Amino acid sequence: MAIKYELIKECKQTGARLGKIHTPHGTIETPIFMPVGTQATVKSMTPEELKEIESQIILSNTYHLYLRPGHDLVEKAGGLHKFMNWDRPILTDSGGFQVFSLGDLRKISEEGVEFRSHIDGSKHFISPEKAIEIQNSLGSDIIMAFDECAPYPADREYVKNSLERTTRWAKRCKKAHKNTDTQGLFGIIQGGIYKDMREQSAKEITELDFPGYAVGGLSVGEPKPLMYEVLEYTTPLMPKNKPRYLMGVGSPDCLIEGVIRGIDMFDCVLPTRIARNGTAMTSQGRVTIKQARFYDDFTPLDPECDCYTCRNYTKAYLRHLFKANEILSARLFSYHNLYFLLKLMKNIREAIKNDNLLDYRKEFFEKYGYEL
Ligand SMILES: O=c1nc[nH]c2cc3[nH]c(NCCN4CCCCC4)nc3cc12
Repeated sequence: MAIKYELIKECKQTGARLGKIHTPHGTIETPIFMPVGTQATVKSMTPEELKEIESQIILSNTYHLYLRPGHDLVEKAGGLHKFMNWDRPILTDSGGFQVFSLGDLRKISEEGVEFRSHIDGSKHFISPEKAIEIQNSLGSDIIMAFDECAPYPADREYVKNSLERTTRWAKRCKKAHKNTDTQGLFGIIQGGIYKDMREQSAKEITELDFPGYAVGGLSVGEPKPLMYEVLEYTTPLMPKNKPRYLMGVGSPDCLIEGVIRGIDMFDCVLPTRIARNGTAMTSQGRVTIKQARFYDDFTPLDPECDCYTCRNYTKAYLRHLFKANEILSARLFSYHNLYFLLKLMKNIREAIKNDNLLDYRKEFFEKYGYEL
């Protein structure tokens, strides 16, 4: 079997779990944050640097790699691991979300989605079968079913029709998936913010018996408390002995709150995206380096961080790099932000081990400046 989840421990105080996901490219300790490498690179980071910060798995995107350089080229290179020189696990998103949020959407039909490329406006069509064929060519360890992520807000009728199509597409993905022994296909649960719809989608998708499941349709603009509420009644509907993946999340508070509500896997572009804007996640909250107050501040970005950036550079120097639009700025902020989130997940795993995750949340929120 391509993907095997091992439940190690259930937290006594919350829905949090400690687990391991065994894949053909190595074992992942959960809960885990997955750095996003949309176009076969985690922007500005080398694979060696990703290993240095103990990144266990990275995410890449079917939609982007299909459009450029083309999945057939990646297959010719020997697959995505070889092409990008990353020999640890890779998860690829199926493209549904990217088509809806990036491409110039033409139309959704039962057959699939017709869209225009965000790169050159050329016309394309992706069906569930095509999304699986592309991911089979890429050779990622975990591939995602082709789904429709309903927008927020969306009315009940829209959400119901959309989740039922997602179920029909999930069946087609399962049928089309070739490499079941080397690539694990995860199903995606939709249903918007409606409890009965989430129940219906969870039932229909888990009945298809995938090796893992994602909660889709969240982190699409809904208020965080509403996302937490949806998780509260959705994760208990997902099998205990399979990984649970919350797509597109997220910020430090959402990671902690998601783990407490039973989520094992997360991905988000946030750490590398805000890095390119000179913003850092630190133990004292966010630091936006372009502020004048850092002009002659010769202290590290984060006094409590022992990453390469924080051990070797000062805020004053990082502010200079950012203002001078130096490439090194994006690199040093990306390195720190990814290190910060991966360290947060390591601390969360430790807190689950010691049954004090709620104390850890309280302490982290107070220092970071979040309200509980
Ligand atoms: O329902 C989904 N199905 C497949 N892939 C997804 C990816 C997603 N990514 C997000 N949210 C990403 C939010 N992110 C926050 C930082 C700035 C860029 C956008 N929701 C998602 C839902 C889905």
